[in-house]
Amino acid sequence: MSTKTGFVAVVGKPNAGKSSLLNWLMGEKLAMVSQKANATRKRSLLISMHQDNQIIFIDTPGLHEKEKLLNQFMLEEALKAIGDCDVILFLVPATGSTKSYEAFLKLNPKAPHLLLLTKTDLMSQDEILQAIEKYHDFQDRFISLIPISIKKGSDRAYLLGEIVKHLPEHPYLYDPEILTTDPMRELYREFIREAIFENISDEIPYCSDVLVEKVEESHNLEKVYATIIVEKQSQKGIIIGKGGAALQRIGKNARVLMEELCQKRVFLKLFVVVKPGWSQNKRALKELGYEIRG
Ligand SMILES: Nc1nc2c(ncn2[C@@H]2O[C@H](COP(=O)(O)OP(=O)(O)OP(=O)(O)O)[C@@H](O)[C@H]2O)c(=O)[nH]1
Repeated sequence: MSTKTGFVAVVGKPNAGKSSLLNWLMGEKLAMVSQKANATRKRSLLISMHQDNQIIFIDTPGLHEKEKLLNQFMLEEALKAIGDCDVILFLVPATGSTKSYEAFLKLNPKAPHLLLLTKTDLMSQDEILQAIEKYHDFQDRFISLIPISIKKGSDRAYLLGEIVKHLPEHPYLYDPEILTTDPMRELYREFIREAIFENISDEIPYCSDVLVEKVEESHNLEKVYATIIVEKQSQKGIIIGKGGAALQRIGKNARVLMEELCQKRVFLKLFVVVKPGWSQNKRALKELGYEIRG
């Protein structure tokens, strides 16, 4: 049997479960998971081997309304991924309505898609059947509909097999040993951002970002220096917290995730700076690695 290799875009509204699905498929904590919507901002490639085939996943920011410039960037990234791939996984919580799926169909995706109804552990068997029924009218649009639960554990090999069926015959595009094209620095940044989402409530996480300034490696220790950027002085105060307590919690949570990934002790130094209006400002966005066109 010849090798298949191809790109798979993972698409869905914020909070649909994209990062959780990717973590589960990859068996490593590589994509950022947060209960707060819109946590995934940039595309990253995750490489999974299934038998002799190579599946290259493209994680995308959730599809949603244009609000700030940053959100516009996220929407463009998601749309780009839909255009560039061989197969699309469209995720929608089984508990919700068909609205986001209908919006997705209106984009006229060229690549074939699997429709994944997520979070089925929150429902009874009857409710799952009713959820599937809601998509009956669209059955000529998707190649298959698969109910899935990361919490309960679905059949990983089955899902990977379904994806591979629709990939082109092609030799590997990446070294089969690597899991992601993201450098460690990018993953560390995601972990810090995840820790901010976990520890700080309200809107602040959305108005903040992280720049990993420096990583110093030695054989048993990794030193990471990073800056958290916020819009206002008051937000800086909240991120730091009383006596530095909030920043300490953020640092500790991020450090645990980093240590798990690099299998070394991590020393993490976090700074907080105020850059008014950064999320509206193209140059500041570029410095953070978000490329805005137009
Ligand atoms: N009960 C249940 N919750 C899930 C499942 N999969 C994901 N979740 C939860 O749903 C929330 C959102 O999951 P994410 O994986 O961050 O969603 P996302 O689509 O990547 O979100 P964005 O990054 O905002 O685009 C988290 O709280 C997850 O723990 C599942 O199978 N069952």
